[in-house]
Amino acid sequence: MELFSYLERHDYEQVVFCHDGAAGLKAIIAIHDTTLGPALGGCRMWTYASEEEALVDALRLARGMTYKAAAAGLNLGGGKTVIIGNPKTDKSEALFRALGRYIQSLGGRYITAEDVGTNVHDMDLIHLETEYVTGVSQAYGSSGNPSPMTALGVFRGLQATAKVVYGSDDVAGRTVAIQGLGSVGWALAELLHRHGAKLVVTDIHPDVLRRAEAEFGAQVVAPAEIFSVACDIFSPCALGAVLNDETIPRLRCEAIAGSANNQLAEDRHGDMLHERGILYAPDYVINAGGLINVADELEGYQPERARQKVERIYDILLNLYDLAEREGIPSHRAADRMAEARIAQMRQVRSTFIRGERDALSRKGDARG
Ligand SMILES: NC(=O)C1=CN([C@@H]2O[C@H](COP(=O)(O)OP(=O)(O)OC[C@H]3O[C@@H](n4cnc5c(N)ncnc54)[C@H](O)[C@@H]3O)[C@@H](O)[C@H]2O)C=CC1
Ligand SMILES: O=C(O)CCC(=O)C(=O)O
Repeated sequence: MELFSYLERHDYEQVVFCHDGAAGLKAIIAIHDTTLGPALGGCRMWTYASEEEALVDALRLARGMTYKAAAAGLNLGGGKTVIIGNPKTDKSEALFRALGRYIQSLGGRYITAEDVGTNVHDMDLIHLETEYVTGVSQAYGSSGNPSPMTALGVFRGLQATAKVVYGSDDVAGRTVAIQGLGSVGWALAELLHRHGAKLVVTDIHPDVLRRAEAEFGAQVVAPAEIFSVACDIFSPCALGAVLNDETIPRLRCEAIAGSANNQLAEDRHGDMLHERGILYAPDYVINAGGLINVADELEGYQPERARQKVERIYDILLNLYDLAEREGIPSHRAADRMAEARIAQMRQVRSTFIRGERDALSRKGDARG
């Protein structure tokens, strides 16, 4: 991979390779853009097939966070960490504390949180070395696990999507097919069930499927079948790149609204969905609930205020669909346009000089004295 060409193509600011032999740490912190504020994004731990795969994941996820924060109206930039390792066998106190020291060394340019493969306990270990971590234990006045808020945001976004497709945001009687009943997928299934939706579900773990059958009366299908299930709304809540050349022709839904990051394998797959008349809720807009929740910690966490901000995903998506309609463009392109416009405007606003600590004229006096 030509690293600098890649960084140039999408205008990345910084990539930090973190190595600590004694702690067994191999991690990459990618900072995409800090125009709006410090880069905030989770820390993923995964058994990557190669170092290049880990680097590309960090870079793609970091860029997604820039767009997620911008579209959600947050004053944050985009960044992400990936740790190369098996989250089941390779975790240790030393590993997370070593990472915490690297994060501290960035002086607040990057703030971390949970992601796939990490949890609140891991964040607590990072917290021993740095303040620049969110989603630590609630005992520290933190917001804890972000997944329920992510699920709430996806639920509200799904309702907004239903409103555009069916003229009503009532999900009662609608069939929603959920891929992945993990932290977010399960909480989303609970909300949908409570509001009267019919569920079709899949996962690679049979026990969670049995529970969904028992608790929600959900219809269970095999993982490979979820794409061709006849449903109103398909909700990808597992992996990235699930909307691709192979799966899109098989879809039998009218809309897509799920939590997974980087759902489109490539941008052109959003165009394919548009051509097929399937309304796509852009992933980084609908799944911003977790980010909005952890970001509230930066102002002193207030759960009710955070919840109200997460609820706004409903209106943000309605505005986005309206923009797409007016401009005659697919929703994923409207989302990019909305996020990029905000970053460009704020870059302009911030270019006005305001005296900072280091520009103080009084320093002249200090030098004389
Ligand atoms: N947890 C959060 O607050 C946020 C999560 N996301 C994204 O949402 C997605 C889900 O996140 P979590 O629920 O936290 O992760 P998780 O790891 O708790 O759940 C993922 C679920 O998907 C299942 N799964 C994996 N491969 C599958 C396959 N091929 N077919 C069917 N099911 C499969 C897993 O068994 C697991 O139950 C991820 O893409 C994550 O990046 C995005 C924003 C915030
Ligand atoms: O939800 C989190 O833990 C932080 C935000 C994030 O990394 C994400 O939205 O992917």
